[in-house]
Amino acid sequence: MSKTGTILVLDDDAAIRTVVAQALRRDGHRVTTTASFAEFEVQLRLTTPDVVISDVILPDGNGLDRVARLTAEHPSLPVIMLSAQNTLSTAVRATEVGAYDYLPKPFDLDALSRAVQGALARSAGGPLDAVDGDEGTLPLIGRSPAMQDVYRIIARVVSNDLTVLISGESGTGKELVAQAIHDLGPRRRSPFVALNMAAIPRELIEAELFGHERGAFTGAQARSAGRFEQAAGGTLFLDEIGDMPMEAQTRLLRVLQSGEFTTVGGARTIRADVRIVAATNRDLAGLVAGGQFREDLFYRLNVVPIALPALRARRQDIAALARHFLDKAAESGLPRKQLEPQAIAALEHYDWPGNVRELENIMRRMAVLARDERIDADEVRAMLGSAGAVPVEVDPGIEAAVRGRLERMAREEPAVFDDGTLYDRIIGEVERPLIEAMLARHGHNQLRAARALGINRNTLRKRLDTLGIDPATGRSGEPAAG
Ligand SMILES: Nc1ncnc2c1ncn2[C@@H]1O[C@H](COP(=O)(O)OP(=O)(O)OP(=O)(O)O)[C@@H](O)[C@H]1O
Repeated sequence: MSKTGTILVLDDDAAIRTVVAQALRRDGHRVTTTASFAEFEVQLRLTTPDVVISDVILPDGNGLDRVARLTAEHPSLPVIMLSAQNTLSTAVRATEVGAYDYLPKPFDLDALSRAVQGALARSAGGPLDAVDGDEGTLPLIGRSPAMQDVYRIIARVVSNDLTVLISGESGTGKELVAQAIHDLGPRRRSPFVALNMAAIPRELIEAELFGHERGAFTGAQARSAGRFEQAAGGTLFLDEIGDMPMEAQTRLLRVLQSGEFTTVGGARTIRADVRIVAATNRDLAGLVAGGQFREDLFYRLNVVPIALPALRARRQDIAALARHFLDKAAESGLPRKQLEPQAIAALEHYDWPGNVRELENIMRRMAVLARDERIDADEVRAMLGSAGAVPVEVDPGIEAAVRGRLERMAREEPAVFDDGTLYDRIIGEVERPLIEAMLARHGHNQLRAARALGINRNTLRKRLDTLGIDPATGRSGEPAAG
């Protein structure tokens, strides 16, 4: 049977108060709603709530500050925060000030109901210690629902030492998430040490991880500390864990079980004081099924799984990420560039097989290569190559016309199929009426016609020249040679 209790709700949005109160009353709770801090303070003296639900931004103050005071005064009172500012920073700040849970708006009523159940059942847990840095310094960009799920998990794990396994395609930000978990938690003053299993020879992995004694193997001329020792007190990030050889897996498992390790060729045991965050872009469960990864190690690592979505599964984040990377480029001394709305649309159309890393590289190249301060869609498409082109649905009328034209050519001018001009001829035949129509529509203003076509003005000028279209009249003369 689920527990019921007294819930005090603080939100300035009347609709949210009503919906939340109705849902919680349906669950059998007693609910009081308030719209401001002033009201909330009064209610707090009248009722002793079992759970508080509070919005972050309120007309008479910041909910996070108030919650910080509330949890200091009543450490065992669970507070659930609601926020429309769906950044990692808000999720972390909410946890930091001692909030029991954090729900990004819009939220699901079932999720709220579960959070209230959890809050009622909870045993008191202390808040995190303070974190340096503010919103601007947090590294993860993107407010898509998929990333908010990620932020909520991060916020929950920063204060403990649970092992985290981050999965996601290459370039989705796995290392950045590992670094954020380290930077926001109590180990942040100790080192963050990364080791990529795919980047070092297999036979050296154990010595790299655990260190080795002098003479442990050919070439080991001096004692060397391994990554476990280097990361003491901090976080050890094991990247591409799926590429770890079997023997090293067995050794790692023993360390995770016993909390101790021995160096290669050494007899001494050393306590392993590290938080482990592992990452993989391979299907680790599949590797387990195929016998290439130890099942027991998989379960040891997969205590808190974080699945990072591919960039194409969170296209809402592309604009913010692109602007962020242009800002970063400008800060590093490259020319400052801005994206036209159509350019952003073109970025959003693309599938980003290389994920955020690919977007970062493209934006850096744009900062270096784009001609003007404002980047247009044409430049974006040119940079992305044909893969970045707008998906084309062929109109059956056009398809039939092109086929018919090819059949006529085959009958009447068969030489065209051998002289290497076919592509330009057919494209020109489609392009000419298109450009002429756009020029006419825009009163022969080339800039506006170019914009409507989604091409650069200089490109349009070149095409007019090549196709022999008179820009003033929009009519064709003789095509220019070449
Ligand atoms: N949400 C994000 N906000 C800002 N920058 C990001 C974000 N995600 C990724 N990046 C940037 O994209 C690049 C690739 O990220 P990262 O190296 O963390 O990916 P990865 O998943 O670990 O890649 P791989 O699997 O190839 O090692 C980095 O420069 C990182 O700073």
